[in-house]
Amino acid sequence: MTEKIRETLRDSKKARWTALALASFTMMCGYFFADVMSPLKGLLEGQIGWTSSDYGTFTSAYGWFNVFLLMLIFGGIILDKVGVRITGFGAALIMVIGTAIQYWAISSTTLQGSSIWGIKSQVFFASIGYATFAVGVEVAGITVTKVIYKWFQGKELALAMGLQVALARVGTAFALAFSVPIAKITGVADVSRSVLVGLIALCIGLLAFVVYIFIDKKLDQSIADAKPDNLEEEEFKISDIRKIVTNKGWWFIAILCVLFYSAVFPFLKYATDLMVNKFGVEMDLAGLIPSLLPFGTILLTPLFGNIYDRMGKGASIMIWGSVLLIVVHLLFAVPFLNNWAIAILLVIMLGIAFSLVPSAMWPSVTKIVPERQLGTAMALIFWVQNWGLMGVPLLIGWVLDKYCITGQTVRDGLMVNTYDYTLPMLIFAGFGFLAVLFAFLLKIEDRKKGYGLEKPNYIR
Ligand SMILES: NCCCC[C@H](N)C(=O)NCC(=O)O
Repeated sequence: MTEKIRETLRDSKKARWTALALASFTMMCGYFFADVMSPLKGLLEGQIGWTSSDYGTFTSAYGWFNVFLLMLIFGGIILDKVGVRITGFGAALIMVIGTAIQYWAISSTTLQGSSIWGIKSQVFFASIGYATFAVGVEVAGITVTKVIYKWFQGKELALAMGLQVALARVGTAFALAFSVPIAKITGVADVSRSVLVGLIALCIGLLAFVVYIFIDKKLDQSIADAKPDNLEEEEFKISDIRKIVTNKGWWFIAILCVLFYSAVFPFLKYATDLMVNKFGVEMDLAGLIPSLLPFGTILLTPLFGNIYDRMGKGASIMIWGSVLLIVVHLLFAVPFLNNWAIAILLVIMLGIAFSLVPSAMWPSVTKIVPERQLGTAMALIFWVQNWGLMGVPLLIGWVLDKYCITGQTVRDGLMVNTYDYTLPMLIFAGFGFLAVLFAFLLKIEDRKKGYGLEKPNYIR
């Protein structure tokens, strides 16, 4: 009888799916917290006297340390140097610390009435907490990519990445759906309660990662045991950064990433206002239509990932996703298409686009750079992307104020501007056009360099 040789722990289905579940759970808690404040803007104004600018300052803090202090890039280098266990634990711990600072700032009454550098003290410390959390969640994001590659290379790589992204979107969807009910659960609104729930979730997420660390150790042991002559793997060197940034394929993915995500996440920040101004949806209901987006992606991202694993066509999937993005934003721009049912249809189509591109993009990075550079390559992509996530909402806000005001109206007893969203939607469509261009360039580069983006990931 021939005995089946189990090469490493990654050949055990149970082990690799358990590893995925643990790491993805940590990320899900992170994504929950990232958006826990998004639906609370009104309550923050009513309960603790934040203005729209205070809220804007707080939201923009997501990029402060990652972009300007290059923390994301350092995180990627640390990941490639010391591995997923220490980096993942550190990232999860940083998320908890940042969240704790934010909770303290929002729940404390001692900060009220003072200011630091012209920013209300409470807003300032809540922003510092959020900026710290953002370092943790972004570094955790790149760590999880490396974790998945470690366990799923040559197997269900894109399906696993798709499931991780889907669970992350569940976190976002939970935040959008339950943040307000949690804040109001006792009948007396308290925004700090939702933040506290996020903090508790992240502590459990940290524990989940600690459990993951034990399985990861076992995997490494099994890899070492399976190696016949204990060959040392090539280590990451700082000079590898040069190799990454001189790799055309990497640039095409990074640019495609910033363009595509700039037309989705910043769009979502204005989508509720678009529903009110263009589609005439009631203020109280307007948030419901954009909140459908993450729900659609939960099923579709793993589905498209599975298709990529089995049939390949990664670069083509990114092209189709970007084409769909243009179609959606152009249809949003057409002035006479202003029925709310059309808005729902377009958000669903956007959900399909937002499933197609991520399901193919993240697994494709693993085909363009070697494993030892993966953390740094991902960190640099996220860094480029964070510029777009920070800058595009500012650009759209400026365009709206400068070119799109059509008049004024009274809503909820307040006099507010009305806007024509045609120009912002054309700008978003423009990002889509450029994204298609870079997706094509990526496909051409793949043909030249033979990265295998159009080939299946699954090796039978
Ligand atoms: N609100 C969370 C933003 C996460 C951005 C992150 N850099 C990212 O791109 N993750 C992959 C994804 O598809 O969410």
